[in-house]
Amino acid sequence: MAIIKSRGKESEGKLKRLAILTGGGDAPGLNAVIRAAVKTVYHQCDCEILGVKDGFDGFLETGGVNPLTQADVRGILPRGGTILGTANRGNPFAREVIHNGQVVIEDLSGQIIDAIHALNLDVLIVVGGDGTLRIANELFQKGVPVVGVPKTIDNDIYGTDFSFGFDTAVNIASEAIDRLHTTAESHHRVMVLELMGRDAGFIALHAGMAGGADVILIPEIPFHLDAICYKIQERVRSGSHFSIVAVAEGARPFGKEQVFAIPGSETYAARLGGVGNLVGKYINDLCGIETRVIVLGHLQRGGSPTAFDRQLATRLGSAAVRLALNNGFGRMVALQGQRITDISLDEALSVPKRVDIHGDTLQTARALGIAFGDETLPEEVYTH
Ligand SMILES: Nc1ncnc2c1ncn2[C@@H]1O[C@H](COP(=O)(O)OP(=O)(O)O)[C@@H](O)[C@H]1O
Ligand SMILES: O=P(O)(O)OC[C@H]1O[C@](O)(COP(=O)(O)O)[C@@H](O)[C@@H]1O
Ligand SMILES: [Mg+2]
Repeated sequence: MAIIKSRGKESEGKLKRLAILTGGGDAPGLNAVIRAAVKTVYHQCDCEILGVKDGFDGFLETGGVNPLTQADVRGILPRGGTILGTANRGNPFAREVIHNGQVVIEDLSGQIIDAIHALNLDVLIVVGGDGTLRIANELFQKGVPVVGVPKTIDNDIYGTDFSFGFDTAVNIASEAIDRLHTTAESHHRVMVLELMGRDAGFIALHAGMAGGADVILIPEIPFHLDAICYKIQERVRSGSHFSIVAVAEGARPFGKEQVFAIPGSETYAARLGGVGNLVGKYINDLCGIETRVIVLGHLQRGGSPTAFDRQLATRLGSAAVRLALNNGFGRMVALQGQRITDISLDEALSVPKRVDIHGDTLQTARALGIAFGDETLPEEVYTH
């Protein structure tokens, strides 16, 4: 379905009441989406838009859904985070609640749907990552008119070339690599930088290349510790007594599991973390080169979005309203090439987006000599 071009207030008399929520981890650009949606509503249709607090939770609490005016969105374009609040714990279809002192799992989706009806919402715009959009799609299957906007610093949503937040995260991470070069070179050390991304290696790959990392480890390519050590020692032999390793939190040694900081439960997804330490310890102890490990963490999601993310978020937020005015329910706005288009949520969620290990970006990195830990080594160096 193509998004209609705006031709004035053509939707008058159709949609009356829209609502918007932000879900999942915060990403730079969320406020730009909210601002663009609110401005588009006020300029393109004779209707109102409400803001839902803290993801879907706003529907479950008194005062959790409130009108959004143009004054509410003034000045928020460069601000990180989301003025609406967000949540990435607690799927409303399987929520931990306490009953008589006991933790039980309940499906609260009925309460959310009732709240949506009570509010007379004609459409709910859901700005979120794969998890939040999956919840949105389940609500759509139950009759809620939903429009999705892809959000994630991880860039792991299929059907859109980029999600906003990714560019900002890559910029922050590549600047971190620039700064780590200082200590690496001065102290002749290896600096290992652990980056976010869940099961996708986009942040590590793009920031690693932009920052000139020597080794990049991503979930899509299980690594051998020997291969990392070989690359670092090869650099030493050629006169470079320092190395930078960019490792995605979801990367894992060949034949082994990912490393988790906190295990998952029935209702909470496990939290990745620790692979940087695993790699760093090996390089320090067994490769024999002094190593430090840095976990960049939530710095990657914090602060002001880049101009690219502001622009992308603005286009997506506005397009979501125009898609709603065109009754494009159950669909997600997306960037494909230079165009904003839309695809069904079913299609967007049908397959996770991952780094194409045969693609041009990977080929370029390999052509530059960047190691991914899967390189074939001379027979005599295999130890682990
Ligand atoms: N595969 C899934 N199916 C249903 N719900 C999910 C799924 N993955 C995550 N969720 C829920 O969606 C919410 C947000 O997911 P998360 O991945 O943290 O954020 P995002 O929306 O940014 O992807 C969480 O409450 C989580 O319980
Ligand atoms: O903020 P939390 O709960 O620690 O979550 C961390 C996760 O959120 C992210 O920053 C973003 O993931 P989502 O897009 O799924 O929200 C991941 O890169 C990271 O693994
Ligand atoms: Mg997710």
